[in-house]
Amino acid sequence: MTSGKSRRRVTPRLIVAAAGLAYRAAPATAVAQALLAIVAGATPVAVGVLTKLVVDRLVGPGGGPVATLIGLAIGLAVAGVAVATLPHVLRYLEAEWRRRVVVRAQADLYAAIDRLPGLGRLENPAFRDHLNIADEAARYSPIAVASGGLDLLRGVVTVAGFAGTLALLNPWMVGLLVLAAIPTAKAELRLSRQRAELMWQLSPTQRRHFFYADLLTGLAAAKEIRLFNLGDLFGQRMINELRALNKANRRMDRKDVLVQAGLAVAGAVVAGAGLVWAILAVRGGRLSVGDVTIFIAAVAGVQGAVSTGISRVADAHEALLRFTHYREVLTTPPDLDLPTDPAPVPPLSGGVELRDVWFRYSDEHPWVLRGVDLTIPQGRTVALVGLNGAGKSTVVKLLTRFYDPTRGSLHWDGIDYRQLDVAQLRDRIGATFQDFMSYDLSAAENIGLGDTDLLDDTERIVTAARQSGVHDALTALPHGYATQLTRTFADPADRDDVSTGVLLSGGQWQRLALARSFLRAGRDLLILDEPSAGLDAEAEADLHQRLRGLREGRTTLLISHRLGTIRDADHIVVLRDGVIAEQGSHDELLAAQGAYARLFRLQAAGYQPVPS
Ligand SMILES: Nc1ncnc2c1ncn2[C@@H]1O[C@H](COP(=O)(O)OP(=O)(O)OP(=O)(O)O)[C@@H](O)[C@H]1O
Repeated sequence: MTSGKSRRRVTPRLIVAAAGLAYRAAPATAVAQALLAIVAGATPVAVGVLTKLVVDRLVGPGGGPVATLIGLAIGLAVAGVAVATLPHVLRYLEAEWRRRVVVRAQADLYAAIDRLPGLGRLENPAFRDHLNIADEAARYSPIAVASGGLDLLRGVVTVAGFAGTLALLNPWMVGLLVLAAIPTAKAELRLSRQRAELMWQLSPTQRRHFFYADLLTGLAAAKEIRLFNLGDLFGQRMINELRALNKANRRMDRKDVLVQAGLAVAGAVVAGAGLVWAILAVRGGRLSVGDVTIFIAAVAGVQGAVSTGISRVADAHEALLRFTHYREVLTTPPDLDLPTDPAPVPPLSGGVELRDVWFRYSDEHPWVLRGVDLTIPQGRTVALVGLNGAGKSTVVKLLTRFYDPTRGSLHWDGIDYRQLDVAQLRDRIGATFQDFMSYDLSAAENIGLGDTDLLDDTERIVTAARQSGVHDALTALPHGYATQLTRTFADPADRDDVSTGVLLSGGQWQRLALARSFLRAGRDLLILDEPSAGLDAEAEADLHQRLRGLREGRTTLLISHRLGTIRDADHIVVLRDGVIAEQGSHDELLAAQGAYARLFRLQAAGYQPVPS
């Protein structure tokens, strides 16, 4: 991962990547834009030349034939129509082009994120900053680069058209205009680099600002914010972040305005000097009145084209610097060491093993697992217990290969996880995570997402819901399984119809998440991390009764703090501070009088009648 401090550079490759993306998204529009840019660049030159010819004929001796004058006037009118209409046509085409580019750029960006096999990158704050800027860059950069390039083309046509005329009238003026453009270009490019760097530096502030804004408007924190009266505190913090952003942007804007004003004054001085020379030249008989009109048009045209061109190039430069973040995401290597020729994952016949597994989330983090040896034999249920932070969910994340162990290895029927096809491996696993998702979708979809092939298979979805005990609750909903479990997407017309979206209770959501993994019934390994944490005592007993039936003959890893629910597991493993403290059957562990026995008795005592 490129560090935030490394200097970002615009390379020809980067320009080709951005412009290529814009071209591929809409080739016909790109070609039409290029042709129109040439016409738009030539039009001011045509107007200047035609005006000179008309003026020279009007003030010159005789004036020439009227038909020629009328012809010139018609030519001027046509050029005027082009000047008036071209910007609108170009704006429409650019908007259409932008829409297509955004679709393509976002599709590529989100596909790249989806290709990341692990969780490591997504948890990395620097990568998250890249992502935020990349998302914006996907929307603006390719089109800014492409349209900047076209504006440059248009400017070059205008400058080339006028430069010849100007060179005939006053070659020094051409040199002066070119010289004046050099500091402008340098200053604009420096500003664009500073703006892009500022954006990168401010991304953590921006993220905190979004975080507080989301907290204040979202539903997740609404209860605590109201009860603990956190609105003021979070609101103040959000405003402080916004003020910090504003302060930095204001400083940048001031620098910008000073530089721009300085450049405008320099431009005006050059144009003024040219005008004085032209007037004196007419007085001295070296120029005609028509020459002065085209001189003025040429100076204004060249200055306008150069300054627009430079500022669009500077915009494109800034957009390209942002586009480096987009490229960074698109070209980021996988966060897992994937084999070039992965082995197919066979149906589990032996078991899954962790061999001397050491793990920490990064070099800066402490060890979470320290030499864990654990086997989940095929067809058996292994329960994993331990205090908070012992590393249980981390074992789950290794088994599903969201991370690779820092040392040691995991094996599927003896094959090292690192040699396996990761998608196939996950396809053989069903899991309910401790922090399962509640999707703002219909009840049926919330279950069907467990296996998208079955998204429309009502029978299988209902079976899974019955197995997790949520079927009755779902059929009682206003639209049964089709009921939306959110009100977020209600159409404006349906906003007042409560049946269009229903919110479930925590325990019902938990059963729904379980149904999602039960839909993966045929999978080889079932992982249940705290499957009954949100359930009441009756529901918990009912669920574990169901789970017993479902686990029969299936390879299962079950994690639970309620030891009563795992006592009938084939094997119980107690994890403490990242090492296996003890293991065995429930009876063996009770007899061993160790940590498990102490925890079990502690929990059992809570259910004893209080002595009177
Ligand atoms: N993404 C992460 N980045 C850094 N540290 C993490 C991350 N996830 C977990 N940890 C740390 O790893 C340790 C083990 O966490 P883990 O979630 O595996 O524990 P657990 O046994 O499942 O706990 P609980 O019973 O509370 O669910 C904790 O100290 C936790 O802070």
